[in-house]
Amino acid sequence: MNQGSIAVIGAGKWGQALHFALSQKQKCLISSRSKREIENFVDLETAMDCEYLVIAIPAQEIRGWLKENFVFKGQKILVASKGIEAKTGEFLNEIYSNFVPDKNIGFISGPSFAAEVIKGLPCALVINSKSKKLYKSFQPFFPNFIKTYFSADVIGAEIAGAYKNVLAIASGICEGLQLGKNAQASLIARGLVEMQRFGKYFGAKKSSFLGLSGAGDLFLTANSTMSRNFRVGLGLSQNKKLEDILKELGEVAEGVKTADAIHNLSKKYSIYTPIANEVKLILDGKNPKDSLKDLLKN
Ligand SMILES: NC(=O)C1=CN([C@@H]2O[C@H](COP(=O)(O)OP(=O)(O)OC[C@H]3O[C@@H](n4cnc5c(N)ncnc54)[C@H](OP(=O)(O)O)[C@@H]3O)[C@@H](O)[C@H]2O)C=CC1
Ligand SMILES: O=C(CO)COP(=O)(O)O
Repeated sequence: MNQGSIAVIGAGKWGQALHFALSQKQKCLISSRSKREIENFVDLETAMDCEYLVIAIPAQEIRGWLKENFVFKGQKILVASKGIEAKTGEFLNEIYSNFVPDKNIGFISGPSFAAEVIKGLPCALVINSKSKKLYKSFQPFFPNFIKTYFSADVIGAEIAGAYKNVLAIASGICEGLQLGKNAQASLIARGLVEMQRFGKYFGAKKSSFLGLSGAGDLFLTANSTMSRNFRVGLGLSQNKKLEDILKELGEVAEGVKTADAIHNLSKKYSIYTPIANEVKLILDGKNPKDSLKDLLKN
């Protein structure tokens, strides 16, 4: 293993932004499924040999990618994805635990549009890990424009990061239907309560939902057309077909599959998640105006 070296795996929007950020203080390699003309782009084998890895591939692809490509050699890993596997309802930390010990892995959360990070604009992120030592070993790689915090609440950060994508879809629908700022603020506030309730069931800490990972990322994504998930919501409000919306987007909108995962988990464990459930129904074809009526019922 190449001691002290770092690589990003996945050269999508977020992978490229993280590569830019992590290249400010030292050389950072990058690798992806499709070859790109990016400085320090390497093949997967070379990247995998680095001591530090940041993995930025969509949540639904992670299990297959790990099975096919990953060899654990003691690397320290940061997961940059935000989502829940729809097929199984498993959280990303559960999937990774089959391949990497807890002390070697952390999860990035917090409000961070790739488009702003790649311009070097300031932001604050949380590195969530069972190991503070892991956080401390990654912290020096981050550039001066990114403030990092540590949290041991891995499940809280994961649920917050995944759930806010579903709520961003709901908020996009609200915006598209021109329901007004009162409605949007109510939706976002009740969404925050809902994701906290869901998280509590799985042992997440309340404080994670009130900080950067929860409220911070939710307020960002549920209020901006820069969010892919928000734009999915806008498209749904115009009665566009989901297939066409995703084609036009051309990038991942994790909230689509995560809505499925939350719907199934909340049904299985009897957790009250009305907003996520309506998003799932709208994605399946329900008229958003009927969802609104159902959400407003006393
Ligand atoms: N964009 C953002 O602002 C942020 C995104 N995130 C999260 O980061 C994750 C990635 O998002 P983002 O980079 O924006 O998404 P993009 O759609 O821009 O890129 C996804 C990348 O994943 C790679 N990929 C897709 N499927 C596979 C697969 N089966 N095996 C290997 N690689 C695959 C693709 O690589 P290739 O092109 O080489 O085929 C693609 O470039 C998501 O979970 C997202 O929620 C988190 C914070 C911010
Ligand atoms: O997670 C993000 C910002 O923190 C990006 O959100 P979108 O995937 O909705 O663009």
